[in-house]
Amino acid sequence: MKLQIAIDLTEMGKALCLAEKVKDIVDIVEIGTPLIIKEGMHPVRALKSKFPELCVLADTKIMDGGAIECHDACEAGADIVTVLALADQATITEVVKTAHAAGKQVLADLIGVDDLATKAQLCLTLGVDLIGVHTGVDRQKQGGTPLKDLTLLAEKIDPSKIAVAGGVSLQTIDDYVRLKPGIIIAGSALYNAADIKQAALAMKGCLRK
Ligand SMILES: O=C([C@H](O)CO)[C@H](O)[C@H](O)COP(=O)(O)O
Repeated sequence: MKLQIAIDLTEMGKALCLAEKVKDIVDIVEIGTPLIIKEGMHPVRALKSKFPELCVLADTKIMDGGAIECHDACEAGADIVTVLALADQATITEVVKTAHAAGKQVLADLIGVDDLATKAQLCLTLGVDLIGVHTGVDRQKQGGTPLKDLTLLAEKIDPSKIAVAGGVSLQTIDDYVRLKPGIIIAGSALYNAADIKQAALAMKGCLRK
């Protein structure tokens, strides 16, 4: 089971500084959608060129123009690129083709999808490597969590292919660990922590229990 930090800060310098602090603790560093919208692929390129061994995920959430958007992320150094599972099958296929040609992986984010199992199966059939069970930040404000969705989906597809995100914290991480997803993603619980290193170490410890 891997730990991924989602860095959703919009200040590039601060985001890169946080990434440096946890790069030896977490398994994957995600450059979040808000930073990509603000700065494009610069933070991905900067992080990967400074730490070539680091696994970097670009949370591009591609919805259309699969080939060009995926190509830009791969060329900047992303190891994993995200596409929205709600996108057209043609788009998902373009993303998969482009990423795999560059030796990279694709995560399809199920945010906003109703029939999780059917869509996840379809994405896997299209060649997607990882499936993201995700309760977005706006749904979290209404009390949503991804726990129920993860419970349902982990019974239908190989849980090692699932990445779970949506407000995971040190208080709740054990509930997710029990369901054995391949990747647990934590954003705000880490980048807002008073001591991000300690928080990341504590979360990593929960994965090893
Ligand atoms: O993908 C995310 C969200 O859509 C904002 O771009 C977050 O990175 C993801 O939800 C993880 O962050 P937390 O929910 O704060 O743990």
